[in-house]
Amino acid sequence: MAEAEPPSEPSLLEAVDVSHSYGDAPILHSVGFQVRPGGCVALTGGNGSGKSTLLHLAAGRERSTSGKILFRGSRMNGDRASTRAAIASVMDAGVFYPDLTMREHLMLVALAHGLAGEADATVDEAMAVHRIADKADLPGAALSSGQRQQMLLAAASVRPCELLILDEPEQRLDIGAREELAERLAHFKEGGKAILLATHWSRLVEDVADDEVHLVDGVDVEDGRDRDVVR
Ligand SMILES: Nc1ncnc2c1ncn2[C@@H]1O[C@H](COP(=O)(O)OP(=O)(O)OP(=O)(O)O)[C@@H](O)[C@H]1O
Repeated sequence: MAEAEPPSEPSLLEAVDVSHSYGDAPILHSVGFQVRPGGCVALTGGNGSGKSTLLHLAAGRERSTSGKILFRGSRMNGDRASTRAAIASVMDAGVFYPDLTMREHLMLVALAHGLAGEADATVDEAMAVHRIADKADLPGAALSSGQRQQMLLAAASVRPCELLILDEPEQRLDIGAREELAERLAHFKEGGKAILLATHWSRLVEDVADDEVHLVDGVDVEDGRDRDVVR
């Protein structure tokens, strides 16, 4: 008899048969995936295929029209403090305080998430790692779009989390910064943390993701049957 497979790690985040519509417009059709601790799922697909919609549902910002999102085995509730504490996200490029300097912005995030004595050192290290330390005292509004993206990625890194949700984290970054991002995300997983991301950059799928959900008009065509239907 074949040796029994060791039980796989339970999912941290799971989408089960998720469909979603905006008004009468169907966007997602019976999509499912599982993100395990230490794992990464990448959502890929063309513009308008439904990736950001699925990320918003997965983060508990909206409720799917049908199907369910489970977080630690329970129905996702993005308003619950323990859920918000466990999930860091970079999904909205315009979400920062334009009047705070970058250092103040990162300190605010770090302190709000319980870092006290270590906040200064953590923020300094995050700015160095993201190559924006020389802009520490500029307001967010005075940063280039790529520097602002680095600030948002740095903000997600200065707070504890179990799951990182990223919508096209490579956007507006130059090629060197993109490669460093791929390395950081691969390293992040090694600590047992999980990642759900949407991307248009194949390198993130190849080097970081363990599983890919490729959407075409809201259908996961990584499933061979669906791929044939779409073709
Ligand atoms: N709030 C909304 N109300 C109505 N329709 C929406 C809303 N948000 C997204 N959509 C529609 O849902 C579809 C999927 O959009 P979504 O942003 O999820 O795509 P995407 O795969 O992330 O695209 P991109 O690669 O361009 O970022 C699009 O047709 C879009 O117009």
